[in-house]
Amino acid sequence: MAEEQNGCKPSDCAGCAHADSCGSKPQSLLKPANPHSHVNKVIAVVSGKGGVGKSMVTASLARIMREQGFNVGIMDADITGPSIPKMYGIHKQAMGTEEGIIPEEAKDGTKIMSVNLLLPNESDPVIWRGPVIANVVTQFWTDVMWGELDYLFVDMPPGTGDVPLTVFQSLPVDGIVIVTSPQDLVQMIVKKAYNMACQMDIPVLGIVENYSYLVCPDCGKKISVFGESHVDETAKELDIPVIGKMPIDAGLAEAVEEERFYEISNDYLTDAVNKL
Ligand SMILES: Nc1ncnc2c1ncn2[C@@H]1O[C@H](COP(=O)(O)OP(=O)(O)OP(=O)(O)O)[C@@H](O)[C@H]1O
Repeated sequence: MAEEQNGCKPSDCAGCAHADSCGSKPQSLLKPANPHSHVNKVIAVVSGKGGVGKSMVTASLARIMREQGFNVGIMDADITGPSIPKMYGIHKQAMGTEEGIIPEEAKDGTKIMSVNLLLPNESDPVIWRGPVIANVVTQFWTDVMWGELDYLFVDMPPGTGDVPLTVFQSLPVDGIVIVTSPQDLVQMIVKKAYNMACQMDIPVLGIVENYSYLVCPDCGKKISVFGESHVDETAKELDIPVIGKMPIDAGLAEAVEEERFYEISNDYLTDAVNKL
């Protein structure tokens, strides 16, 4: 029984000279940031399932923060499917010093770190096992010199596997944003992401629904391309706020394709940003 480990109860820790090293006390797995990093808030953007627009939402939140004058960074923790550098037109390799790795800076001043900035060739696949991938993400925290940041957004890989677990245990995550889309299956998977965050004691700041609707360019009518949304019901059930709904917007997709995301203004998530 945990409370009887080593012959003492956790409540006995207070005032005990061995409290820091004693095995009966739950040990923190948090890793120290690089000494050249001073990050005020770490926000992880998660989705239960791939392709719902998690990177789009991560970069949009970062862009709005940037427009509001905050210093922001994006850690691309989606190691096997990194998309952040390309969105911002960054194709260089990151440089380093003895003190750490220097993140690349996008044209709008957003600091970015991604595995693509470390590979000799950005189209090289990352064929690494889970623990190795999770280690790289930890190094994005311990070895990257982020400098002074108001917000660091972490673009997580989809699902609830090794990397999200490592990020939640190793980084001081202040809260998560869950990205979803209107399909029923995705709503079910939202609950998995929510439950994981709860089990890790990380506050869920809210849900963003992507692909919520499409505005007809001719008549302005909103079309629910993926059927009626259930996000409000899911959010109510989980007692978390829906902080944004994003339509399918060809302008956003175009900015991604043309690698100039640093230019976009995404008004759909302005209210969401104010809740972070
Ligand atoms: N609201 C939107 N309007 C138009 N295009 C969008 C929108 N959201 C995402 N996209 C486009 O859909 C594609 C997938 O988006 P994105 O890469 O953000 O998904 P993801 O959930 O991060 O994917 P993965 O799980 O594979 O990492 C991208 O090409 C992106 O530009």
